[in-house]
Amino acid sequence: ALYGPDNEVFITSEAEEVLEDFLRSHRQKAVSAYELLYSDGEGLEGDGGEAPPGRQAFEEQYLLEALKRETERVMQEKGHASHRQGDEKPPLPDIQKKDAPASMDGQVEALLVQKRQRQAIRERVRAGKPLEVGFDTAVQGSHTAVQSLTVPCGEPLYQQHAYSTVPFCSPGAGPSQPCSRWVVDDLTTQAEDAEMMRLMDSSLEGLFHQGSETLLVPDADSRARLGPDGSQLTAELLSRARASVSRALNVSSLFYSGSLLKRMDYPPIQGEMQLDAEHDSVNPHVDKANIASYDWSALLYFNSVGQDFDGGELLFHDLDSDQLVDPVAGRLVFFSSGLENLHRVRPMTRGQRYVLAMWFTCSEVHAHPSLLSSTGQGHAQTYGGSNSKPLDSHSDGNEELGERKPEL
Ligand SMILES: O=C(O)CCC(=O)C(=O)O
Ligand SMILES: [Fe+2]
Repeated sequence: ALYGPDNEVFITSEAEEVLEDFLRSHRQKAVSAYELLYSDGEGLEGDGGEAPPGRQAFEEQYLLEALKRETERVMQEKGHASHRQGDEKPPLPDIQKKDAPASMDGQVEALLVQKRQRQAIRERVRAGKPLEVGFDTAVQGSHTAVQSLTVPCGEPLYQQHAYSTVPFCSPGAGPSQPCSRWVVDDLTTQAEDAEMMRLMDSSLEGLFHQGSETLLVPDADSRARLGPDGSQLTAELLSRARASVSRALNVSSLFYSGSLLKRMDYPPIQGEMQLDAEHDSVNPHVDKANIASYDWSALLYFNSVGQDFDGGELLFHDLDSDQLVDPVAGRLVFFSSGLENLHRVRPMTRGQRYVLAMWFTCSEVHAHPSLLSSTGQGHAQTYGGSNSKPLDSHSDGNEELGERKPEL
């Protein structure tokens, strides 16, 4: 036991044991965290140019942080106010996103994911790679068959903390569900495309722009903007897209995880509603690196490259080549959300580009509660309602302040 200045028992031997156990197990965790993050000899930027922090300093900081958290937890449990100083710098950069776990293990995992994404960008995004045109160009009304391409899965991004795979549905979960890219043409009619573009123009009116992008999350909070007919059409298209993805993948339970109505303008709209004229809306990224529960990403286009706008193609960055997919009115493009599908939008050079972006998850507990659908596996109606708070970064600020940029 430890004794205080007046020989009183300061820490009982029992408490001492608890403390020692805590330190022992967290020292172990600090060692694994360091291994996980830095065993490749690169800092978190993953560019080989930045050295990892010193092992001992990292481990000490990790342990200190763990102790502080535990103390905080116990104090709060006993009803004491927070002791934590607001300006303390945590040893791990804070990641606050939908599905980002608060635990230290979870944050380590999230940091590793960001590092993997940066490394993939460095490996695969470079000038002079051969460009392949993926998928045949459809002629609207031709009812082209579903086209698909299996791609080797990237290394799994989340091992345990943020999100784990769901058999048969998650990309790469068993041989039954390969990682892949798909194109389904003619999902919409020309009348629906025209109506969606009209609807987007009116409902995006008065929202902020970020570079060429103007965004609206079609969830319960945006019903007023979209109006009853607009909400209904959007819900119908969300549901049709989800049905199409489910059918193609042969998966019966696929849940909405997020969605965005997005218009891109070239040149970007200027004026007081422009938040960031320099905003880069075409940066390469991995959807799942940003939101862990995204398993499948889908894009439904309402107008066509080469006719209504130039540039703005969807581009997948593979190791030795890039694959180009043309946005075509009525075309649904979907793909597994992991590292195998690093992608971007090519810079636009003319016109306006309209798309409904959607993300699906295989996990019911990660389902988005408030997308417009009333047919979503029973959960949308149950959770919906004006006080159900959107869960993810895609869902903030539809109203007066306009849309915030999603972290994609
Ligand atoms: O607009 C597109 O075609 C792709 C957008 C995208 O990649 C995203 O929002 O994650
Ligand atoms: Fe994306």
